[in-house]
Amino acid sequence: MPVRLVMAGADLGAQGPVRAKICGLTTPADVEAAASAGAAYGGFVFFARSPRHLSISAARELAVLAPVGLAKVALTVDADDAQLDAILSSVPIDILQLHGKETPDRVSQIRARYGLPVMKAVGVADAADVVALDLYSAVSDMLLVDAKAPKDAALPGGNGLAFDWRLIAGRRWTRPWMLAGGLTAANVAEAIHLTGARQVDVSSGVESTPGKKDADMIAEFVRATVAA
Ligand SMILES: O=C(O)c1ccccc1N[C@@H]1O[C@H](COP(=O)(O)O)[C@@H](O)[C@H]1O
Repeated sequence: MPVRLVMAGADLGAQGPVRAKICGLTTPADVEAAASAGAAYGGFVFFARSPRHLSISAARELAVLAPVGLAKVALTVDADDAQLDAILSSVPIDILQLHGKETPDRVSQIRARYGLPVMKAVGVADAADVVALDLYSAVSDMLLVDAKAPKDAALPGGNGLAFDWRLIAGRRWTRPWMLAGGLTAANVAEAIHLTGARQVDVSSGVESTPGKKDADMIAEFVRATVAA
């Protein structure tokens, strides 16, 4: 399905229910759970240190199962062209999620090279980090506003940690954006109301153990998101 990111800038402002992304799908049952719950996006992680990491062949097998309506997002961390070429030549991906220290120039290069919508993740821990969001909104199709990973964290994201949502309360950017970081069915409504997010992303919060998605938790998360 073509992803309507350009229109989404307007669409996501006010219309329709808040959209959910379920990140770190690793099995056919996860894809089915995300789709049947009504998630708008499913994320595939290409980062070897993650418990959700997928080989290219495994990702391809999952991606072809995704129905129309579940946009397929490839999450990479400081990937070089060779890694991106390998992923995108085999896996039918709709959106690239850049979750490393990619500079604005690198984001622009990736957008130009692959012609896919790019969502740049920016970690937020304090007000200074919010400035980076303005910088990246000039070069990305979408922003992902995530908690900044602690320095000693094994992963740059997917740690189940939230940030102080008041830091972005009332903030708007020129691009569609998604809220992430420590979201669960129990806190997503509060996060949406406080930040005004129209899209939310979850990984750890719908898992029974790290890397293992739980279909009931996915359904509960999407229900809480839509009802917010
Ligand atoms: O999920 C991962 O394993 C991961 C690995 C490396 C970078 C980012 C990762 N996940 C992203 O992190 C945020 C927040 O996740 P959580 O809900 O707090 O666990 C989300 O955007 C994931 O896409």
